[in-house]
Amino acid sequence: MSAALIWVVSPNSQLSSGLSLGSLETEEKRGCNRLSNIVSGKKDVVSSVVANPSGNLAISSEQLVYDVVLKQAALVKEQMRSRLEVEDVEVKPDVVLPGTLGLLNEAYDRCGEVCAEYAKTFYLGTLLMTPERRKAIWAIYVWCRRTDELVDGPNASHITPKALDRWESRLEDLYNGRPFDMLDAALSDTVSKFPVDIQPFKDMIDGMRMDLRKSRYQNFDELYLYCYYVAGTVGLMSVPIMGIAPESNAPTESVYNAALGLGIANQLTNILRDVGEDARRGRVYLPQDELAQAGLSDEDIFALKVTDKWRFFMKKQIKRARTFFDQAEEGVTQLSSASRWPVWASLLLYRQILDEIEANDYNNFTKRAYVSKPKKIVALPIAYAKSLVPPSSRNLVSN
Ligand SMILES: CC(C)=CCC/C(C)=C/CC/C(C)=C/CC/C(C)=C/[C@@H]1[C@@H](COP(=O)(O)OP(=O)(O)O)[C@]1(C)CC/C=C(\C)CC/C=C(\C)CCC=C(C)C
Ligand SMILES: [Mn+2]
Repeated sequence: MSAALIWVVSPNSQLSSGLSLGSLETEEKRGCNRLSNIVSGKKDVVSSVVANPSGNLAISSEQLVYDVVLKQAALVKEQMRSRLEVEDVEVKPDVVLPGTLGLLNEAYDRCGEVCAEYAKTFYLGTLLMTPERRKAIWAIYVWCRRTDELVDGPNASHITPKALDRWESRLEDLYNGRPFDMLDAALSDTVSKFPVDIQPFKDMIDGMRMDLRKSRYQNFDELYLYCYYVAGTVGLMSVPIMGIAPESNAPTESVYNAALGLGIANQLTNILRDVGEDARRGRVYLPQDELAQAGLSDEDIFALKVTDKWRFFMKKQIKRARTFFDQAEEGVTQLSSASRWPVWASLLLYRQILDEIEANDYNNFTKRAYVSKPKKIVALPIAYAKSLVPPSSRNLVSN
């Protein structure tokens, strides 16, 4: 990872605006796991109750996460309705303090620059979106990138759970209209304009907490939860910005579910692409029980050798990642027309990484699968053509 975002974690480092970030270590507050809060309120789940190894009944991660999907969909419907009612009565102009609009524009421009630097193709796609949506997506992108940098960036070895607690307090502050720096100010403005709930943001921080304390996943259920935290959340944050097409008949929750699917698919793909890189950091994200069923262990992964057992195992993992891309596909069509292209582009390009792993004969130990520039160039008009397809009248499956 480049050092360009060192300021994210470096205490007292200066931003280009001249604002100090301050120390991430200063405030003590233990984060609680919001998903486990949901479990305590859950009474009617039958099909997703699974027995854990000690024989206790537990609710599957998929069910827990689906509850978040339902909550997000209900919230956005509710907020849209109340906004419409308010707009019927009066149209309030934004209250802008003298001089702040310029600063805010500068903050959004900086978000755009970060986005262009780290995710060029995606940045180009956002240029097709309406200016308000584009700026909002940049602000979310930057917050996600900074959050990931905390645990994966150059200062990651200094990051403690306390630092993540401090980052979470900053998130709460910006949601309450008290941003800490200019990039937070952009997100603060975004969440005041779009019905974006704080939960997916908090859950992403929980994912980073999980990454700090855990380096093995016993089964797919555990991995699914991790993937939701660090990537499914991005889908849930993005839908209220991308907007659902006015002509879509799909239930809101089905669109959220598709967005969640795209996040999960992307993260599973990330994991499959980075097996060798992660192993060198002592991390194995692949489900331990599935490795064992295939006659494989951590030692086989650390040996970095492609064997027939490995190929067989990888085929199954790739197949599963593709099912999540399939789940996402129908949802993209339901998004507002100008938002469809960047999402299609990201879906097609990310999914191709799986093809590249196959083309590398499953050597994801020492060869990094990537989509070549010519292949990217071919994918973009295909994504554009797909984005022209309007929502069909056929309803999406919710779960
Ligand atoms: C209905 C429907 C399908 C709607 C679309 C919803 C949508 C836009 C979903 C986007 C899904 C998406 C792009 C998820 C990101 C997944 C991802 C790559 C997560 C990465 C996590 C950590 O992984 P790891 O550390 O293992 O990997 P690296 O080695 O660090 O790569 C992340 C890095 C978390 C941080 C995520 C971001 C920086 C991406 C944020 C992206 C957006 C806010 C924009 C999303 C919009 C589009 C159009 C793609
Ligand atoms: Mn990362």
